[in-house]
Amino acid sequence: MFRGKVIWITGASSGIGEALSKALSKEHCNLILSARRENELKRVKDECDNSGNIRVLPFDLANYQSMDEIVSKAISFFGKIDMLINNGGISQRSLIIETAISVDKKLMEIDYLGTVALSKALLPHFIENKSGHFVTVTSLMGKFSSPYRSSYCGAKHALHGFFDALRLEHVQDNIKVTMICPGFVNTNISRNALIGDGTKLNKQDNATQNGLEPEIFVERMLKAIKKQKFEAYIGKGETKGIYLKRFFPKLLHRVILKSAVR
Ligand SMILES: NC(=O)c1ccc[n+]([C@@H]2O[C@H](COP(=O)([O-])OP(=O)(O)OC[C@H]3O[C@@H](n4cnc5c(N)ncnc54)[C@H](O)[C@@H]3O)[C@@H](O)[C@H]2O)c1
Repeated sequence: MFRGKVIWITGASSGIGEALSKALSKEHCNLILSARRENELKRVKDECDNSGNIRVLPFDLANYQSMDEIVSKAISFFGKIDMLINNGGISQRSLIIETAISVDKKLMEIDYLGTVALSKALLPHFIENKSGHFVTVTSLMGKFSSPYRSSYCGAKHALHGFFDALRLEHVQDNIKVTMICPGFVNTNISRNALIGDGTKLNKQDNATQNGLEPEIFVERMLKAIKKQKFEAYIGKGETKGIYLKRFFPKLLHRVILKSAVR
C-alpha cells in the first residue's frame, strides 16, 4: 500500500513521528518530514533507510495562516502528495482552575487549527487527484476526558468533529480519513506538555513511561492505515475506556476519578 506513495508526516522529529518515519522509510515510499526544528528532522532523515527519497520541510503548526505556501513547497518535492499524517502536537497537564486561557488558545492553535489549516490547504490537491488519505493522530483523550488535560481534550475532541465531516463531504473524491487514537506511548509528550502558566512540565510521567514503545505503536498504526479504518484505538488496558464511554459512561467516570494521575 505504501510503495511508491508520497507520504507527508508532521511531528516527525520525535516520538511517534520519528518511529513512523523510520518504519515507512523501509516501505519504498517517498517521505516529507515536518516539525519545527530542521536539525532534528535532518537527524531523523539520516537515521532512515532510503534517505535519498526523503525531504525535510520545517514549519510551525502555530502559524496556521501560512499553510498554502507550505503545501505548495511540499507538492513541489515529488510532484504530488498521497497521504498526510497529521501527527504533530503538544499536550497539557493542569487543572482548569489554574490554566490560563492563553494555554487553551495555544493548544487549539497547534493541535487543532494548525492541523485543520494544513489539511484544508492540501484538500484541493486531493480533490484534483481524486485520491488522498488524511491520517490524524488524536488521542483516547479525543474520545473521552480526564482531569488535568482539559485544553488537550478540547483540542483533540474537536479534531474528530472536523475530520468526521471531511470524510462525509469528500466520499465522491475518493478521499479517506483515518483517526488514530493513542493511549500511552513512551515519548516526550509529557515533558513538552504545558502547565497552567504556559511553561513546560519538563517531566516524564509514569503512565507515559510505562506506555507502548513508539515502534510497537507504529506497527499497529500502520496496520490500521492499511485497512483504511475510520478510527483506531491503540494502547494497553486504557483503550477499554472507549467502550465504557459508549455503554457505561458513569462507570468510566468513576474509574477515571479513581485512577487519574496528574
Ligand atoms: N505519547 C503519548 O502518550 C500520546 C498519547 C496520545 C496522543 N499522542 C499524540 O501523538 C502525537 C505525537 O506525539 P508524541 O507522543 O510523539 O510526542 P513528542 O513530543 O515526542 O512529539 C511531538 C512532535 O510534534 C512536534 N510539534 C510540537 N509542536 C509543534 C508545532 N508548534 N509545530 C510543528 N510541530 C510541532 C514536535 O516537534 C514533535 O516532532 C501528538 O499529536 C500527541 O498528541 C501521544
